[in-house]
Amino acid sequence: MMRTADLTSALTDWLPAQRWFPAKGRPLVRTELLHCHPFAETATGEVSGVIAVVRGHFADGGPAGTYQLPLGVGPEVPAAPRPPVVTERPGLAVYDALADPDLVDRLVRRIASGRGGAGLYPEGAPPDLLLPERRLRSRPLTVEQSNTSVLVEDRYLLKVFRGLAPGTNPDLEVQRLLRNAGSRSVPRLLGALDGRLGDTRATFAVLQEYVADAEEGWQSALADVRDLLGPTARAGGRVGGDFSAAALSLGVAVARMHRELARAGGTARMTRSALVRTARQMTARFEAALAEAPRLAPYAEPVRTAYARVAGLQTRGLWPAQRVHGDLHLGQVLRVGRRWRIVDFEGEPNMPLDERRARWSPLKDVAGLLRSFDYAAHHDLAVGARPGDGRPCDGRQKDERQGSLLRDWTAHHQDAFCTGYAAVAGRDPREFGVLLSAHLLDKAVYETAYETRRRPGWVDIPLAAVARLVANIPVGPVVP
Ligand SMILES: Nc1ncnc2c1ncn2[C@@H]1O[C@H](COP(=O)(O)OP(=O)(O)O)[C@@H](O)[C@H]1O
Ligand SMILES: O=P(O)(O)O[C@H]1O[C@H](CO)[C@@H](O[C@H]2O[C@H](CO)[C@@H](O)[C@H](O)[C@H]2O)[C@H](O)[C@H]1O
Repeated sequence: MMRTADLTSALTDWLPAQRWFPAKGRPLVRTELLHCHPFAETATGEVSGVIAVVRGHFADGGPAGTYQLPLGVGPEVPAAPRPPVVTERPGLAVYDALADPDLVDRLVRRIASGRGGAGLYPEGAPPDLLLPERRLRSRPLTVEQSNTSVLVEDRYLLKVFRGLAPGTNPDLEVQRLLRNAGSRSVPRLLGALDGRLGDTRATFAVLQEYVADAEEGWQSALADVRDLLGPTARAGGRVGGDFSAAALSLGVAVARMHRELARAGGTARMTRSALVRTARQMTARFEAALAEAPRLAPYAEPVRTAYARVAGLQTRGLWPAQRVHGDLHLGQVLRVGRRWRIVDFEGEPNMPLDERRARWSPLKDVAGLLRSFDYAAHHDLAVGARPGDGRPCDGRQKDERQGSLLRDWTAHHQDAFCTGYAAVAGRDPREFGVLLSAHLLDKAVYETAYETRRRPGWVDIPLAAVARLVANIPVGPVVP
């Protein structure tokens, strides 16, 4: 047996070192164990797997975080593959259950069968999901993530939400809406797991189809940019390579997804008060970002003006608000051949949950992707990575010709995306200048704060975009 105090003290050391831990840079001083939901037992009835729900308290006295930790408990750590270990002493080990295929097998079968347990409430899988009788093969994905996803049998993905909040996670809510709409734009949702959190329930995990052999939009875009700048690029440069057609079909896929979400989740007219609320939210987000990223200060006045213009817009002809993806970028879109699939509907990690669950203009997602083309174009130069020719490249020596090629590449792919989007939506996002440019600024401001916190070496990418965007704000009446 392990004393709770020993476990929580081990977790206080272990948690901040985990890649998914969201509160990087905030010293964790104490961990409190809220629940232990057992999900696996040995043949002799001893608990071998639990989902621990812990609350982390920070030195800065700021808000505590609630985290989910599926843990294996046994006399020793499994040898191969050896999972990350929380604590180990003779006769007792506690380790990460998601890296132990035996325990992942138990968890997935619990979800698929729909059989709950103390504190666990699974939504079962459809009858056509037939799991083999032998132990399931699994391994955690190693991509940079805020949650932990485990690949099972090379066919299924178990996504375990690390940060917990009461209620249904927006990722699951939106996936359910799209499943109900018969969408082909998302991987098939196969099941979900709720668990007890205090007096209520929270989404702990989702099980979905794994999109095998997919190319992530972000990687394809980077490859295309490297091709543009590399030694094989045509004299004079070219901006319309293979990725142009992909950008257009991505616009089609996003517009279809929006249409499905509007049908399944309903729409709300964009009223004057909705515009005023949007402008207020954007302004509040800017003020919070400014506190984190003081380099935004020179742009404060034009940014505030751009948002005030949103409040002054005519409502006639505006797109209705609806459920959206909320944090759409090229890392969230997967391509197999000509078909795109969209993942991760959790929304922006630091946006309050009620705002993430609210209806927004679909232009919020459009802006997310338009920003992402700009990110891909400027990534290598800004972070000093190597361009296609393999020579080291110094971000400070960005020459004018490259700068103009990259701006053309961005504009070309943004246009292709909007053309594809308009073909399905019947309206072109580029016609909604004031609202679109406010959403673009809102995203670039969010990204500046995000990068300041998480990847300071990248911050010049969104900051340069803020400077360009404020220089080109469309005119319109300003509501103070
Ligand atoms: N169903 C899926 N099939 C294949 N790859 C996926 C799937 N879902 C996610 N991924 C890959 O894993 C990455 C992280 O997934 P995501 O849901 O965005 O996790 P997180 O919320 O932790 O950021 C994605 O960018 C994508 O490359
Ligand atoms: O994928 P998440 O839901 O965790 O989103 C967060 O992290 C993203 C980075 O991984 C961040 O996206 C920014 O960088 C991307 C390249 O890594 C780029 O494609 C995006 O356009 C850019 O916004 C995202 O903003 C953040 O919420």
